[in-house]
Amino acid sequence: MGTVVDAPAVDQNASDNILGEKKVTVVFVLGGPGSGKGTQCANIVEHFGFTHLSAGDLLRAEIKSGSENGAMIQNMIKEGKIVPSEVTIKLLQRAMLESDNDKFLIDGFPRNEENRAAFERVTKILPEFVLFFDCSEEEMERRLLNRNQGRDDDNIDTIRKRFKVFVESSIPVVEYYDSKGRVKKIDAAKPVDAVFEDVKSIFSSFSAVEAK
Ligand SMILES: Nc1ncnc2c1ncn2[C@@H]1O[C@H](COP(=O)(O)OP(=O)(O)OP(=O)(O)O)[C@@H](O)[C@H]1O
Ligand SMILES: Nc1ccn([C@@H]2O[C@H](COP(=O)(O)O)[C@@H](O)[C@H]2O)c(=O)n1
Ligand SMILES: [Mg+2]
Repeated sequence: MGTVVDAPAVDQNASDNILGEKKVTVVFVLGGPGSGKGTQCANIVEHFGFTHLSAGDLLRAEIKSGSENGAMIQNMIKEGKIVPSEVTIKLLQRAMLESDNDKFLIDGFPRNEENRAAFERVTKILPEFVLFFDCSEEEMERRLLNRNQGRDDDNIDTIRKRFKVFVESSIPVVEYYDSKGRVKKIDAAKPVDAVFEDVKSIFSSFSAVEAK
């Protein structure tokens, strides 16, 4: 069950834990741009009753809401850069608090060391595990250029920037969790259904949602 952080670097008595007493199970879903995180999260929601929180989707919603941070976020996304942690963590915390669920897939977060350390410090939550979608850049590029969802960052210039940020900033986060034995790696180059078969076996300890 939702693992309140026990690492010494985290002050568990700090009063800034906005989640308060709410105990949650968190799975971080990481992988390169276009590796299929959102696609598989939708399957996990349907089969295992998690709530899907995509950091990118929350940031895009923040732009649309007319927030004072909107222009800054829009510019960062266009450049493939990572938005300051305090902005993204506030959005994630708000979404977790507003939800009745206690099981969350946090997709596309933490994207860098700053994201990771700030989330632990503020929420005191450690992920149950990290689901890591492993896919070649060639395949990810093909998928992004065919996605057709009107995203500002699905153009070849921004895609290349996002790949660079992924390699330089996000892979080290995966390596950090791997060194703690918390990474479950999936071959994400397979077709969607085959990827989900592998995902299902990782989630087998969670109860399946009953068919309606
Ligand atoms: N296993 C797969 N095989 C082929 N196409 C896939 C696969 N998984 C997802 N796709 C397609 O690739 C595109 C990107 O998938 P998705 O949006 O799930 O990726 P993502 O990891 O969430 O990307 P981003 O980080 O940019 O949000 C979508 O058009 C999706 O339909
Ligand atoms: N933790 C994060 C997550 C995302 N971003 C920004 O959003 C862009 C799109 O993210 P997707 O997961 O939907 O691909 C990403 O390239 C970043 O600009 C972020 O800053 N921090
Ligand atoms: Mg996505």
